[in-house]
Amino acid sequence: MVKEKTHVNVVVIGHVDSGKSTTTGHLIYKCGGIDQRKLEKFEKAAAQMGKSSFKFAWVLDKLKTERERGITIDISLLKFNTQKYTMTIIDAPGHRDFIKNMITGTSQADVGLLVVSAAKGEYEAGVSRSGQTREHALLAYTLGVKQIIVCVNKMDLTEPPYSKARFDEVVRGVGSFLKKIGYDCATVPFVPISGWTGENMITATQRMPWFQGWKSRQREGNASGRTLLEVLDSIQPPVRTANKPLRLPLQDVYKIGGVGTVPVGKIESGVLKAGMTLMFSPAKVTAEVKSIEMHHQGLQTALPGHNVGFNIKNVAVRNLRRGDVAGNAQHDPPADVSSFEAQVIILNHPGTVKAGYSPVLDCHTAHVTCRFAELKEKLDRRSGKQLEDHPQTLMSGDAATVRIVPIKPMCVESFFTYPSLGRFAARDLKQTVAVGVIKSVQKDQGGKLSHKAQVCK
Ligand SMILES: Nc1nc2c(ncn2[C@@H]2O[C@H](COP(=O)(O)OP(=O)(O)OP(=O)(O)O)[C@@H](O)[C@H]2O)c(=O)[nH]1
Repeated sequence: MVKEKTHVNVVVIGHVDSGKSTTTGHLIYKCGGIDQRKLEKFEKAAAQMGKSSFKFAWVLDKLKTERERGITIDISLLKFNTQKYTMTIIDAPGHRDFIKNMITGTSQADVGLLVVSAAKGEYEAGVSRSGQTREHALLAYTLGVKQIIVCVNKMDLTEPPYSKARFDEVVRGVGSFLKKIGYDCATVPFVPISGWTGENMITATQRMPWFQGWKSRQREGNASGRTLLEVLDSIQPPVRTANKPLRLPLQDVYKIGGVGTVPVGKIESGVLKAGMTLMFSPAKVTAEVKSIEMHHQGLQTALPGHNVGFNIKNVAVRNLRRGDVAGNAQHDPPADVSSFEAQVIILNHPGTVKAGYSPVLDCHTAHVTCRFAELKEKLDRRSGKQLEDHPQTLMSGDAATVRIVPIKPMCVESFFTYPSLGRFAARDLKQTVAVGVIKSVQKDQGGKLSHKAQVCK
């Protein structure tokens, strides 16, 4: 049997139009798991619509729609292979509500691919105050994306084309703000590419002989290479959390004829095994796992990163819902929280935020209105030092420690114990008003119902 490659989740970030879809589409197109027939069909359709100049981005969009239409959660189409890894694009590039997606995305990203356009004017716009390059990089860092690779894209559009001076300028500029954010720049590789013409994507180009690979400033063991594919192949393998207790936020719960109740979701930590007794929170239901499936194949054991459906005994569909978290009933089972303390950054609020403010929090797959019960301290965004004790108000740009109370039962965890259950976006007025990281949780000790009491209700 061929050994399965290590899975790596990649989040693609960068300013609008920097070439995220084109670059990702190119990788999937050249190294993806899509069969040739399908590709030819897409290509033909793109040409017929007069969109062949958008080929790569278009292929990606097409795949995304297919995925969105799919009934099962099958993200296999957004995959490509390097020699060592199977890479999954976890955030659909070009998605408008990127920030929310990044926080509530079905996976924790292992690697961030920061796409920066080197084209005249575009680089300047991307790194300007209103540009998204900095904001995305800051969020990636805050949310624990430890490895970042910078694609200096559109090298075919620099003046003159493929200009070393322009590449150096971008490396200096982006390098300096990545450093301010907290990344160790000696370990961040920069690759000059054209996602469109393919320079340095899969094979090394003759057009930039001055680039012999990203080696000079990096330490041993860090990503290196001449092409984007080589650099991706040389990243540090992600540390998986299989030895941690199980956390599996439910994406959906289905009733399948002849089978029964089938919750589906992605394992964020720990392992799921057939025969295991699960505790669901906040549903307060326990149930035994009868069988597990992934991509229509039966499994005895499923690991972190796996998207699974599993059949459970004696629980009705109406007792479980999206946002519930499954864990091992015998090993640190999940529990709902009465309150939690979080470090938040207000991104986007037209006025001021006061104690009592109640936006909707998107945390893992849950979606619950929560009250900012106490504004404990205002912080310096960069250093985390206290600026003010118990501030009266917060406004856009402020960072603060806040005690938050969910208005109905909710299961979250501290970011340090279970990262993907410990970060959230706060939504109000149809936009993301704040993002946050949970520092500590107050577990609800209140009366647990037994499974039987619950299902017989
Ligand atoms: N010449 C040239 N054009 C490129 C390159 N990469 C992308 N483009 C073009 O730039 C435009 C934007 O590319 P996209 O891939 O859609 O950019 P994006 O970052 O995904 O855009 P959003 O999803 O809207 O944020 C398209 O017209 C692409 O054809 C490149 O390397 N060279």
